[in-house]
Amino acid sequence: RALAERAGRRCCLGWDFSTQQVKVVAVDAELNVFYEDSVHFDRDLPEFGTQGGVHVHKDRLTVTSPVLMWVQALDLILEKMKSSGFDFSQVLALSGAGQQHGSVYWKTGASLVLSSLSPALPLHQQLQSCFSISDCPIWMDSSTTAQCHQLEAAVGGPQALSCLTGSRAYERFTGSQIAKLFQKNPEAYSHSERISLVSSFAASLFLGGYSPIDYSDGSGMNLLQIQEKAWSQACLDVCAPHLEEKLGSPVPSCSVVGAISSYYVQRYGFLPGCKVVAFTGDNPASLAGMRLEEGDIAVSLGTSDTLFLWLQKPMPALEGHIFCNPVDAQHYMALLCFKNGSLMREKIRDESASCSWNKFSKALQSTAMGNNGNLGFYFDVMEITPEIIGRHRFNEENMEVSAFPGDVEIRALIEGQFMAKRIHAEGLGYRVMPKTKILATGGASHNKDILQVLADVFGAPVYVIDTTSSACVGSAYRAFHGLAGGTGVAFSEVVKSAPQPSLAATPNPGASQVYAALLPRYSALEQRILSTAQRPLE
Ligand SMILES: O=C(CO)[C@@H](O)[C@H](O)CF
Repeated sequence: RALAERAGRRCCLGWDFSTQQVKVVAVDAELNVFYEDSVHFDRDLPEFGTQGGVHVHKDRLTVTSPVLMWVQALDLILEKMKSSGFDFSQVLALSGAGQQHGSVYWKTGASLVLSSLSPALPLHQQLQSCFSISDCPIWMDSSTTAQCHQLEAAVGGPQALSCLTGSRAYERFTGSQIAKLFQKNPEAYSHSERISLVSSFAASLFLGGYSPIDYSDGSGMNLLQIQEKAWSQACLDVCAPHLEEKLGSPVPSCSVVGAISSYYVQRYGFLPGCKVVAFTGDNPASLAGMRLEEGDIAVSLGTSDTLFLWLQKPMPALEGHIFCNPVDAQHYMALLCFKNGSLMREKIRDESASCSWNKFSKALQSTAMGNNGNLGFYFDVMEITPEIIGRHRFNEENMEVSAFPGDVEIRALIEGQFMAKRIHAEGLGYRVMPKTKILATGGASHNKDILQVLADVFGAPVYVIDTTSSACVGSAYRAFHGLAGGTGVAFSEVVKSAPQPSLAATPNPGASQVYAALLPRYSALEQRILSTAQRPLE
C-alpha cells in the first residue's frame, strides 16, 4: 500500500548536500513530506576516509571534502530511491541546498562530459577527470587569513567590505578560498573553466550543464554586491584574474535554471519536463523551510545559538552575515552566531541547578522578569558576538559582583543570552513588528520556561518547529515556488497550506516595560566590558 500510495503523488524533490550527508525529501502538492532518504558520507562511502564528511589537514587550518564523494553519494541515493520503488515520473520540479561557502573547480572540458552523460553508467565513473582539484575547500576551513586581509584592504577595510558584500572577510568565504587556490596552485586555477558553490555544483549535476550561482548563496562569497546583485569587480580582481567568466552571472534564487538532464530521464524515469530550480545555501534553504516571513526571527538553540533574521533594510556590520533573501529578491536575511549556547546553559545547570533541567526550570519560575536588575554575561569560550570571554555579573546599581545566588544566576544567564540576541539583531537592522513570530528550534526549545523568557525579552509569541530537514523541505518548497512562476508569485502564498508551527509561549503582561529598561543597560554594560577588555593591561 505504501508503494501504491506513493505512486500517484505529483511532487517536488528537495535536496541537501550538507557537510555529513546528502539528503532528499519528496513533498506532495498538499505540502506533506511523504518520502525521505539520505546517504551518510562516513558510513556509506568509507573509501573516502572522511570524518564528519571532511578531511582536516595536518596544518589543522585547512579543511576539505572530496568532490567525487559528493558525486558518488548522489549515485547511491538515486539507486536507493529506485530500488525502493520511488516513482520519479511524478516529480514536477526539484531544487536543493548545499553547505555554504564551499567551492568546486570544474576542469576545462568538463561541460562537454556533463552534457553527454551515458545513462548506462553512474555519474562518478564519468566525472572522474572533470575537476581540477579533487579536495574542495569547505566552510570549516580557516587557512585564508592572509587572503582575507588582502580582500578587506582592497576595498577600504572590513566595514566597507561588509557594506558591499554583506559580511567583513571571513576565512571560510569563497572569495578568499579562490584567492588562496590562485596563489598556491595557479595551474589548477587556470585549468578551471568553471567555479561552482556546493549548491550550484549539485544543481549542475541535475542540469547536465553549469548552473548559475543564486543571489542568496552567492552572498556568502565576499564577492557579490548584495544591493546591486552583481559581482564586485574590485573584489573579483583582488582574488584572481578572469574570475567573472569562471563564475558566470548570478540569478534570483527562485529562477528555473533549466529542465533535468536526459541522463536522469533515461536512467531513472524522470519526466523530460522536470524543472530544476536554482539551488541555494543550506541556511537560506532552512529559512525557506521554516517559512520565515517579514518581521520573524528564527532562533536555533544548539551548541552554538544561531539567529535567522528577515531584514527589509540591512545595516551591514562587523559581525553577522547579511545575504540576499532566498524567497523575496527585494529583501535580505541575516545569520548571527553566538558560540556560548547550550554548553554554557548546561554548565550553569550543573553549577546552579545540580545538573537538573527540572531545577533549572524551577529557578526561572521562581525569579521575576528583569531579575531585580541583576545582569550577567556568561562566555566560557571566546564569544564571537561580540568578542568577549569570561563571566561578568552586575547588580541593579551596575556594580560588578563576583557571584549571584543560584536562582538569580540562572535567570541572569537566560535573560542575558536573549537580550544579547535582540540587541545584536537590532544592530543589523532587525525590528520587532506587531506581526513578529519567534520560531524556536534545537535542544533548548523543548524547555517551556526558557521559551517563556525568549517571548518576554522580545515581546513576541514563540512557536516551536522541527528543523531536522528544514534545508530539504525548504528546497522542495522553493521548487514549488519556481514552478508557480518565481518572482511574480509570493513564496508565502505558495506554502501557506504547509503544517503550522505550534505556539509555545506568549509574553507575560508587563514584559515589554521590564526589558525596555533592561536592554539599554545590558547594551551599555556590554560596551563597558568590551572597552575594558581592549585597554592594554596597566
Ligand atoms: O558557514 C556556515 C554559514 O555561514 C555554515 O552554517 C555552513 O553553511 C554549514 F554548512
